[in-house]
Amino acid sequence: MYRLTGVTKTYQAKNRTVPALQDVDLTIEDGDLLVIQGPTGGGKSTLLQMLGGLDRPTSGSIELDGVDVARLSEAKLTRLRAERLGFVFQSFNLLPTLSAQENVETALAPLGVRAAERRARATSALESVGLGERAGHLPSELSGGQQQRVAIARALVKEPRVILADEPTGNLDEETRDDIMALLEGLWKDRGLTFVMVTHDSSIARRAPRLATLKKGRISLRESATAGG
Ligand SMILES: Nc1ncnc2c1ncn2[C@@H]1O[C@H](COP(=O)(O)OP(=O)(O)OP(=O)(O)O)[C@@H](O)[C@H]1O
Repeated sequence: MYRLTGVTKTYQAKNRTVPALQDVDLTIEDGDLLVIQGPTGGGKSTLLQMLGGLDRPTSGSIELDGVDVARLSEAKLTRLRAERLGFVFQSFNLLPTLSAQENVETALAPLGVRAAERRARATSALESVGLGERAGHLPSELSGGQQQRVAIARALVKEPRVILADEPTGNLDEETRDDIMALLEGLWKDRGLTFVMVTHDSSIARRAPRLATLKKGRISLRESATAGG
């Protein structure tokens, strides 16, 4: 589980100090689905970067299972990200010269997984997102929704406990958006993942068990006893 205490992040821009997060307290239990919403510039991406150990807070602590991520060395952070955190981005971030299969396998390379096992696990991850037949295709030969499925398979293949998604449907048309949301929600339910997602998609926000709103770096939380089913 995550426990954030007094997390503040300020950026230094020219002569100005930009407060991106202000005194954020937040607990995310294992298996939670937390949706983060809010106006542009509210601090959503910054919060996700803190949870992913992609950047460090200016003050405050970010504990993941009792370890303060903000105080880990760069090497330990890299290992933590590689082993335990799956990332999904709006822009898919696939390598254009690699096939879907190879893109998924890249997630296992830093973990020292042997080639045969890498292949088998990537194949199975692609099957789990409905892309088993497209494993040999390059990203340019796939639709936006299919490319996002590859990116989701790449996040899943290392069997992380946590998935962090930053507007995963932001670049997709409406119909594809619904398909990808349904896929992500299904994976969350089936695998017991901890799932934190920034999204403007109001239908998922309505269904989300927990909704955080970030405005000017300040967080407010809505918990729902009835949502999620
Ligand atoms: N690297 C940076 N340097 C300076 N300021 C930054 C940097 N990154 C973010 N900011 C500022 O921090 C604030 C929060 O940005 P953040 O990207 O977290 O917001 P957001 O809610 O994700 O916005 P959006 O919905 O537009 O993606 C904004 O005022 C932004 O301009």
